[in-house]
Amino acid sequence: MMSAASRIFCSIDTTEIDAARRLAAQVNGAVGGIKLGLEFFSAQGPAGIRAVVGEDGPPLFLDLKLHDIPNTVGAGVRAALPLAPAFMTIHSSGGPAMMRAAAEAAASAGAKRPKILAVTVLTSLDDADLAKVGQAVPVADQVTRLALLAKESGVDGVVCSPAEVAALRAACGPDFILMVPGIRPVWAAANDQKRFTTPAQALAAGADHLVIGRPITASDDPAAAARRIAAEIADAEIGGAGIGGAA
Ligand SMILES: O=C(O)c1cc(=O)[nH]c(=O)n1[C@@H]1O[C@H](COP(=O)(O)O)[C@@H](O)[C@H]1O
Repeated sequence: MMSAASRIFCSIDTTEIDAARRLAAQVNGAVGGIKLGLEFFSAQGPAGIRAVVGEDGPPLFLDLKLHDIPNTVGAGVRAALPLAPAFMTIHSSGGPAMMRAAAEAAASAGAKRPKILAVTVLTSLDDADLAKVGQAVPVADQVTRLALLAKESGVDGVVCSPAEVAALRAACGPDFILMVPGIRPVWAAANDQKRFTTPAQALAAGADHLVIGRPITASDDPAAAARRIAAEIADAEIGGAGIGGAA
């Protein structure tokens, strides 16, 4: 069974190398890995990622949310392979051929390949937002539809909100990775997240990994915040919340 801390990917959203390195060092050991995404990559590129993760750094979740024609997305994944990410994101709404191209590009790295995760419906969106972009279905139905399509298209898992975790675990089986942002301990502000739960609730529903940013990074003491979250998860496990999930 994975430790509570190892379930957490700390999302480091900043443009600054020094701030990113400082945060990565502060949370080292208190989380299972770090996520660097659009904000940091746009400012600092691959060299910045290397500067933060280093040779023996924590597992990297490279969150670029690729979405383009299949050839371009496959090439984008291949170009990122030298960074040796453990996870990478694409958008499931790019369709089956695009997802397959990403999975095939990742597979070309062999045993050290990144796991490809398809983003379903962003956790900042609700039913009203979906309706505005012409998707007049409840968020939960759209997430299940996209997750099943992602599974059929050969990717390793999805990014979804905690609200959909239980349904996706049932629909997609025990080995399909559920990476879950939209996580808020009871003591943290919601910010722009609309579909969120506590860390323990997300894990009890069947999440594999939790993506947690501002509750840790905006804290005066990020290491203490990460440890507090891990302790709350461990307490819930001891309390019999039935925390499970895939590997
Ligand atoms: O792909 C993601 O990681 C992601 C998908 C999603 O639906 N919602 C979401 O919040 N995220 C990311 O998860 C992180 C959440 O950060 P906090 O809201 O600060 O905890 C951010 O880096 C988002 O980019």
